[in-house]
Amino acid sequence: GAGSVANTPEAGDVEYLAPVTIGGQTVNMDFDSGSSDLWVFNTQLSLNTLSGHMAYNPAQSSTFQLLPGSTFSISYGDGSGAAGNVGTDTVNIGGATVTGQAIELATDVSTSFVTDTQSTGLIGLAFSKLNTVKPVQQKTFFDNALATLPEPVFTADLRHNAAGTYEFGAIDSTKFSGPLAWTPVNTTSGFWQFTSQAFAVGGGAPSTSVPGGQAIADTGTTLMLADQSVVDGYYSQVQGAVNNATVGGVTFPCSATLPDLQIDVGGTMATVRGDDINFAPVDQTGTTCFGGLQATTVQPQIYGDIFFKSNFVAFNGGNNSLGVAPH
Ligand SMILES: CC1CCN(C(=N)N)CC1
Ligand SMILES: CC1CCN(C(=N)N)CC1
Repeated sequence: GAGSVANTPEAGDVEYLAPVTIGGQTVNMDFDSGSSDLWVFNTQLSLNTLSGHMAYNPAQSSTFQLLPGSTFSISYGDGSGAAGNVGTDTVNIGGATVTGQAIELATDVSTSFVTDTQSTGLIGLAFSKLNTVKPVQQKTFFDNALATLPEPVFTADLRHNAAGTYEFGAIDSTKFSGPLAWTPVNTTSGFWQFTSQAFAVGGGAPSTSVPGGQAIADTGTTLMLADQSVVDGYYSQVQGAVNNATVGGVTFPCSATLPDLQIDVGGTMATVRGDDINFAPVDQTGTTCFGGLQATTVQPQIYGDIFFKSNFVAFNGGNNSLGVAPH
């Protein structure tokens, strides 16, 4: 059946965690539509590494089975990563259940995961072709669930500093306004990738020639990383916006009024609210603020949580499409 869980932003909306029950043990995990491994903090890790974390204990699960000889190793865009061995267990997310799900048991995790004590690991929701388990690649939870879900979908409802929802198997139309705008997904990269080749600022004239013109929908990235042409076009309309090499991106006075950004999603313009683009102060006095829209020099563009805070997104694994609507 369908499954629905509340998600909760960490401080500053840095990442969004939701409960996952593995072999009867419920832990909070980071749902990441930009990767395809389900890995957890577990009792193999040292007590120092585990300090402050929840952990999965396979020995306490009557349904755990080791996958002998299987290993995983994953590194993320920010240089963080994890590696370890692999087993299977039953995974239940708000009622949506998969038996025999690959559970990747970290024996090594990078520092940023150790210090992020609220997160017990990641649940990857991109395409299984990106899964890192060897010698036999494993499937994501969503891939395994597809055949038994009422509808072959999961949805992301992320909010600024407030609880939202991840749902599997149904689209709750009370969570967004107007019709969902659907766009085909190109699965070649293994990401939820779509065409995005235009933008407009504050309702102004659209620019329709964004280089590369591709983007991915990525719940596991905090910000919205767009082509330099989008970033320059947007912040040219923000008084006092500067590229601040010291902090590593565009900043502006926290008092600035930020225009909305309209951005192309497969031919439909989606809106990212200006106040969602004011991400966080960089100083104690709250004078200078860091932009939620920043530049990426690589393709595809990465539309992360900043985009999701203004847009409800449905991921359709039945026909490989994305549905987007304001919320
Ligand atoms: C393309 C990159 C986007 C950020 N990542 C992620 N959410 N796991 C890594 C891949
Ligand atoms: C995909 C992302 C998840 C969160 N990350 C982290 N805690 N270091 C970065 C990678």
